Amino acid sequence: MSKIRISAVSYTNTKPFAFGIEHSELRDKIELTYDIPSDCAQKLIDNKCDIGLIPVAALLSIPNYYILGDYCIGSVGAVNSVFIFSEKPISEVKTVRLDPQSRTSNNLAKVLLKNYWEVPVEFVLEGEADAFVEIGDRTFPHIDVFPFSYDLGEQWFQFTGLPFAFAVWASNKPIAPGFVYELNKALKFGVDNIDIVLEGLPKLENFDLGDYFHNKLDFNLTTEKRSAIQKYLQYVQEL
Ligand SMILES: C=C(O[C@@H]1C=C(C(=O)O)C=C[C@H]1O)C(=O)O
Repeated sequence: MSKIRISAVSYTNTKPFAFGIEHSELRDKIELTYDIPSDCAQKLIDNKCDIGLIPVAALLSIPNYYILGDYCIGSVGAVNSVFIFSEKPISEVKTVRLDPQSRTSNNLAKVLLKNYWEVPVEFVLEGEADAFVEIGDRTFPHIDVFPFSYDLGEQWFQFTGLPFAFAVWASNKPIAPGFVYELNKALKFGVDNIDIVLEGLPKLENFDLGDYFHNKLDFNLTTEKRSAIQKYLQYVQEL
């Protein structure tokens, strides 16, 4: 039987899932790669993998997508690794540089600027800008460095009163229920053992990984987060 190809996010936020999968019997049944989120999305869109931990914004580019299992990369309020960093208060920003590694947060920034802050800005992909979107581990050294920083999980919560899911496990084709069950069990094992995962990670100087995993990231794909995804995708389609 050919192996199921899985693309997972290469950031620290995915370590509990990686731990769960690597300690499960799935290991021999899958071909697992770790990619930046924009590549996870593109691989699933191009059918270069069967399952991806993909940015929710990419669901709009997959004609028949299936969201798998009960876990996601999400937050209830501040997530502490998805920001707009800025030299000016958001009301004075004229240009915003997007993060090439992101799909969800770039669009979330656009949704919030249009509908919450109501600030018309120009988005650029490279070069100078008043502010920029940044996601993942690269944000860790930048927190508290810029005069203004906006945590997009927190801003979405203030805007909608809802939690958020940045990335979900999804497939571009039906996957056997037995496999999905095993995958979900592996993810649960990882999430249930976050303290062991933490012990295996290097200590960071100016970033509290314990706080990040216990108080910021929220891995449960709850009904509220599923509603948030639908609401967010609606806003993205109206951009
Ligand atoms: C919370 C995060 O969520 C991420 C944000 C994503 C995006 O903006 O497209 C995609 C995957 C997640 O890794 C993060 O990267 O810090």
